[in-house]
Amino acid sequence: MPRPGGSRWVDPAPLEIARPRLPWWVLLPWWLLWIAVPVGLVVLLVRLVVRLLHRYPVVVLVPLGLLVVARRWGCWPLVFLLLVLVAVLLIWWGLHRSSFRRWVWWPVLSQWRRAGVYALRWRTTMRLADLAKRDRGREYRPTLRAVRSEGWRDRVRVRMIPAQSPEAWELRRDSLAHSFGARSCRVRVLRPRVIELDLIHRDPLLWPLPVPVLADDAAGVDLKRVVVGRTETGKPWRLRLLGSQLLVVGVPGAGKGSVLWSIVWQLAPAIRAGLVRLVGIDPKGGMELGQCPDVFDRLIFDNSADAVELLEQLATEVKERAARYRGIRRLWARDTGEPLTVLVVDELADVIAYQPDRQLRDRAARAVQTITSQGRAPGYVLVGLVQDPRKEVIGFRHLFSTRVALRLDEPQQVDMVLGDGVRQRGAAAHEISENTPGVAWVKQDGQREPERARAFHVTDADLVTLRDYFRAGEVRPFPTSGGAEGVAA
Ligand SMILES: Nc1ncnc2c1ncn2[C@@H]1O[C@H](COP(=O)(O)OP(=O)(O)OP(=O)(O)O)[C@@H](O)[C@H]1O
Repeated sequence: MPRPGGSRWVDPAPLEIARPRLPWWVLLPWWLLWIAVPVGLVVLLVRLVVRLLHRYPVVVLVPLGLLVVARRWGCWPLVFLLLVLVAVLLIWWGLHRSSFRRWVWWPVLSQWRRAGVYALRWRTTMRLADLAKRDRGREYRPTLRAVRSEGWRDRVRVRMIPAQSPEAWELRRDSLAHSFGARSCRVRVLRPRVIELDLIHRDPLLWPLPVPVLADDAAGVDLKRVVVGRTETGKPWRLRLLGSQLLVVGVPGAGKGSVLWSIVWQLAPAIRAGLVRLVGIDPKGGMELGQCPDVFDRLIFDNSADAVELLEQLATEVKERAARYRGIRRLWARDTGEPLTVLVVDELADVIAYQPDRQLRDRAARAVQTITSQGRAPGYVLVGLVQDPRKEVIGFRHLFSTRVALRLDEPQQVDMVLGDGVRQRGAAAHEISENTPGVAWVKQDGQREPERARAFHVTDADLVTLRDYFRAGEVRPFPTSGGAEGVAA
């Protein structure tokens, strides 16, 4: 209606209330509703049963089975069956605990934790942690998928909501751990939109690992998979030596020595057989490598000109061997008739960064760079141990294809050692406890996920055994014919 004094329009029905919105199914004919409602109910029921069976098979099927037995055959057969079941489980537990845990205990625990912890607290936690979102009256909530408990950790698979990134979860790792009653939480990306939360309840690497029995036969030494300890999942911790360069970083007392001596321990038969040559530089006056000098072909106990000359000599050998292999082979193998050379430098920074003589420092850095960048194919491996991972100390960390981060002081140091983004995937080397020396986060090139592991504890008594092992058997020259058979290279 036009206003008396102007041309503007007013709302024709200012007091009109919002029309009620009827659900769409109200408009359906009644006979269709009579058919659709029972069908819908049956579908819902079937879905519920399938879901229950899928998520809680043991919890649903075992009581159901027992109920059927009780109803069909009465009480005594049920008691008998229960006794047999308990006896079988006890015998299984006694005879083979690992398979019992895997096939009985973990599935039961998984279903228990799913129902009692995750399903129960999921909705509230997602809302309060701001991981669920509301848009136009609809709530988008991350979906709780499979839950697998392995005793020390629960693996909780999650489907994220649209427009959510794994970083949003990484930022809330602590709050998720507290909400679900775990000690810590790690986030792993499985595929687009699907992540897995590792909710850790206890540390499986709490106890030191004794070294295995010293092998006698070089045939068992696999240079691509040297076992130096155990990972937190219970598998052997294997380090690739052939075709790799290894950087081990950790604060004083973090257990760098145990990683080093675990490698030497496992290589011992191959060193004694002449298939591997060990060369060492220990600028700390031999405090570390001097504990078992017999394993080394050459050993220098300072960062003087001698150490630099040794590095330069090895760099020259690398170039010379690479020139000989050119066009013939791409990677060292035992049939070359030359040993794989493993150069161990304890406190690498003393040689290439803290050396006061600038000329020596530059020469050492150049030689080390040549060995790390070109030594892979001709069979030269550098095992560098470092306390301080700052950039000015090791400007060429990227040349090390395997990086081991033992206990570190700061989160930034973890990024420096393992590379960007690895800490966000859970590799919290700065959170490793002082009480667990030898525990490390390991990142190998080509392997997306970092691994947490603990090296063998090589005690002083073990080093005496190692010395005796070498004194008893003279180190032989490289076997050019059949003697090296079986050593995996
Ligand atoms: N894998 C291990 N398991 C149990 N204890 C270990 C392990 N590794 C080292 N230790 C213990 O931790 C202590 C420090 O170890 P180690 O000397 O190897 O550390 P480090 O990092 O080499 O120190 P530094 O830089 O001062 O030489 C030692 O008492 C050792 O017995």
